[in-house]
Amino acid sequence: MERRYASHPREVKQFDTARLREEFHIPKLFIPNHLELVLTHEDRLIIGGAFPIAEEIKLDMDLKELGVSFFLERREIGIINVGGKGVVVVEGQEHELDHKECLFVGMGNREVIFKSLDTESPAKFYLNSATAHQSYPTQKATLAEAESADLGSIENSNDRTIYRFIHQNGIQSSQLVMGMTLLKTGNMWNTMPVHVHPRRMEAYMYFDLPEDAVAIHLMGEPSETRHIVMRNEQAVISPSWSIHSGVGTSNYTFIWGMAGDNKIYSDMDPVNMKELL
Ligand SMILES: O=C[C@H](O)[C@@H](O)CC(=O)C(=O)O
Ligand SMILES: [Zn+2]
Repeated sequence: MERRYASHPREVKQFDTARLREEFHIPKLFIPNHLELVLTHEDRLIIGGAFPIAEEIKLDMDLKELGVSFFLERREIGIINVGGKGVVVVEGQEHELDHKECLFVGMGNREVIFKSLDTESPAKFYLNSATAHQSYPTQKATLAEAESADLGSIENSNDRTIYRFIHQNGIQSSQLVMGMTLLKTGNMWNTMPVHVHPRRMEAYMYFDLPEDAVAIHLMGEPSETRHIVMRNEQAVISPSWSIHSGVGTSNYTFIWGMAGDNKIYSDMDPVNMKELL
């Protein structure tokens, strides 16, 4: 497990490209037959990827780092499959997860195992785990089952559909909020006009990007913005004080996950466009 510390906006102003990437950018989530985990001290979210091909992968780590006897003893997890068909086995019970489907697993489950159904088209499980104080039922949702909203327009190059899987009015959790945004062909911008939500941090994972395409992710205080160049299947941490928006050289999909004081998706403070610097 890799550790990332929380940051102060006044300090982050001084960062050069390398330091910004060291602190906020997660370059590789999917390593064959491996569980990659990054714990950020921004609301203690764990961001990860499980990429089982020939072998199955158990949700596990050096538990001394969490001070518990099993991963979900004091945590919950949201899982979204961005690869081929897979299975998540929770306490012996199989949950099949197709491409772009989500599974929530609550606190208290001792065993979680990730498997692919076809080694030719392996599953890729993207994970967000937050600390929890109460156990909520394991629940799956497809895109069709998620609450969705069409936002933006082709004129603003941001015609997209937002699918909310885990939130106040969806799958129940202690604090995890998670969903996915699909941009339509020819649309490049997400989350513009920008917002902040000092009550919650957020992590983005960009995918469905062609191999040589990039997304320019924007972060920082509204009056002190920076960019991080993102490639396919990379994640980026957004502290609660930071904007989080991006523009691609091609359209893409991204998963957003949040942890903090509330689970209300719409609890955002819009930034006045005149204040962006
Ligand atoms: O707090 C919510 C998140 O930033 C995203 O859901 C925004 C987003 O998907 C979009 O506007 O495209
Ligand atoms: Zn946000």
